[in-house]
Amino acid sequence: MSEHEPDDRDGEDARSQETTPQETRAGFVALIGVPNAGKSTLLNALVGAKVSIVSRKVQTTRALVRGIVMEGDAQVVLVDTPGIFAPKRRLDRAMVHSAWSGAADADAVCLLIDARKGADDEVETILRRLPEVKRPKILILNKIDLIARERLLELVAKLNAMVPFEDTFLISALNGDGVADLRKALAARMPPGPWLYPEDQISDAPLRMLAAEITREKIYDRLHEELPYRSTVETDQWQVRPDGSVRIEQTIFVERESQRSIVLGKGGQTIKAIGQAARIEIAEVAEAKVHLFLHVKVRENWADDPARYREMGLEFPTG
Ligand SMILES: Nc1nc2c(ncn2[C@@H]2O[C@H](COP(=O)(O)OP(=O)(O)OP(=O)(O)O)[C@@H](O)[C@H]2O)c(=O)[nH]1
Repeated sequence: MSEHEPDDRDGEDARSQETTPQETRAGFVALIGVPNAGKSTLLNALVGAKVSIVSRKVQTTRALVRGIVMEGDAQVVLVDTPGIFAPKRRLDRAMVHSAWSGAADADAVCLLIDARKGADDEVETILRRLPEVKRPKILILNKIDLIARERLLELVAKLNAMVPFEDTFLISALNGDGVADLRKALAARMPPGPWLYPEDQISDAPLRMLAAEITREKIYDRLHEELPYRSTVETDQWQVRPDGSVRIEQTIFVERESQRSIVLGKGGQTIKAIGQAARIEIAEVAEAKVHLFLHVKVRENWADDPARYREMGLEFPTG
């Protein structure tokens, strides 16, 4: 275990101008935490802008991209694995398994804990299952501004005795203490590879992905028996018009022509219903009038095509 004390250095804009694709690194970090641990606050502090715009209540995805951090040559995609703890509703319970497998695919798994609360029952539920995830695990104790140092160190020792964390960070997401160090450490853990998102798309990436997720959810609502996990949705275009409305183009990828017919439905009825339901919900999160255009394309083995992961944001590469 190594410990990282917060320091006063702020995260200077380390974006390199000379970055070439060969030098870049990119990967996923799963952020786990019970409600109120400070996940949203930390996401915003790490990303440096307000990007965790919405917290979706419906949990139909394995992992939801919540923010993208640029640090030097590295791109860190922060994902949330909803429903990972204390599932209450039936739907939540069904999601727990896949939420854990989402964490299992990440390059690092961060457990965020409210240091003031320590290891309460909810946290213990997570700690018990965490060893199942065979990925590097990082402990982040948040809200250190609210707790005496002695108690903090006791807690660090206790938690590390329960789970072998590779790293422990002590932070205050609210005032920024320790956040720059955490950001650098996460960036350093990313494997070499091209960025998953083009730099100029980062600002609206969460919205684009959320919109894709919404459409995917509407497909799932209607067609889950016919198309179990056999489709993905990408947002190809997100264009804000002068009147403030947004023109969105999305492509639904399926694997076979027969699936395309199912998604379209008789006389295009199914896709129309999917589009209407998705448009209403996307307009709510985008806080704008939305014009939604859906295309259905057959692409065999889309699940093996790395380019698809970029816009998916919904599921990790399954290798
Ligand atoms: N004092 C202090 N308060 C914090 C810190 N981080 C977060 N908070 C507060 O804790 C509360 C919960 O923070 P959120 O970021 O909304 O927590 P969350 O984990 O995203 O919660 P959910 O959205 O329910 O999952 C808010 O009132 C934050 O202002 C911190 O470092 N110090």
